[in-house]
Amino acid sequence: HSLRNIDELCASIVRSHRETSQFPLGELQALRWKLFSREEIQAYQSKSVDDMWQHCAIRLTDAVQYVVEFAKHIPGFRMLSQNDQIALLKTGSMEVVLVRMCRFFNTENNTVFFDGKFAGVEVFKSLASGDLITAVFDFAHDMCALKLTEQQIALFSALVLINADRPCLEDRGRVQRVQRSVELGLRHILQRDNLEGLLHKLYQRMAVLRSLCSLHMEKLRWFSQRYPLTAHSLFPPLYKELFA
Ligand SMILES: CCS(=O)(=O)c1ccc(CC(=O)Nc2nc(-c3ccccc3)c(C(=O)c3ccccc3CC(C)C)s2)cc1
Repeated sequence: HSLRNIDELCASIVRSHRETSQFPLGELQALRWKLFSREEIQAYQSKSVDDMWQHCAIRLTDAVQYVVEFAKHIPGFRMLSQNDQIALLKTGSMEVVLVRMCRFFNTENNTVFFDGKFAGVEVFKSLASGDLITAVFDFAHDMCALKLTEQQIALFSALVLINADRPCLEDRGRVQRVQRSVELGLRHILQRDNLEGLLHKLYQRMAVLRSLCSLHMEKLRWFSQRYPLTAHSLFPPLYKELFA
């Protein structure tokens, strides 16, 4: 890997991240004090469990669709087999949405950008998944504390996705080669920014991401048992494909 290749790799991953974030950072910052009114919060809280889950599943699927686009532009991802691409997205796409949350989380009032405004945990009460939501908010808070730049979010997101330890990969060796190039890219920009210490913290966060996603899957299983009709016929196909 000559330096030129690494620079080109980083540039293409950062460009892809920028092109596949539904909102530019500036736009989200400008909206950070746009909060839901008491009436709007009441309306969310009076939704039925299955209505709110369906509502969130649609929002999450939107966010995941952009992550799929992001993955397709990571150099080397498209050279992997279709099955390996799907396997990496099945386990990694939700994790990348969670990493990206540090872009749309306001640590000053503990709110997340959702449905066009910033929402506190109370908005999600009718999901009946308080432990998942609390864990998601805590993680977002923790990620914000790292004060990642867009470049660091881009490279870390690519590393979260291209993970050769994921289950059911056909050609682990090939995924490993792409993963190593992304690791080199992340190391390169952290060394350039004199932030080697951050690398260790990011690897620690990857373990938290895995536990958050298994909590999401556990909640989804609980929900699908209680509301099989909603889960099977009203959730977006991509959500079912990736998470069910
Ligand atoms: C990501 C690109 S962006 O341009 O920055 C962007 C683009 C668009 C948005 C708007 C947006 O989709 N916000 C969502 N917020 C939440 C959410 C909801 C509960 C708490 C915390 C965040 C969504 C979810 O459904 C979600 C996300 C992660 C974990 C869990 C869930 C709940 C589900 C699984 C029941 S979608 C935000 C930011």
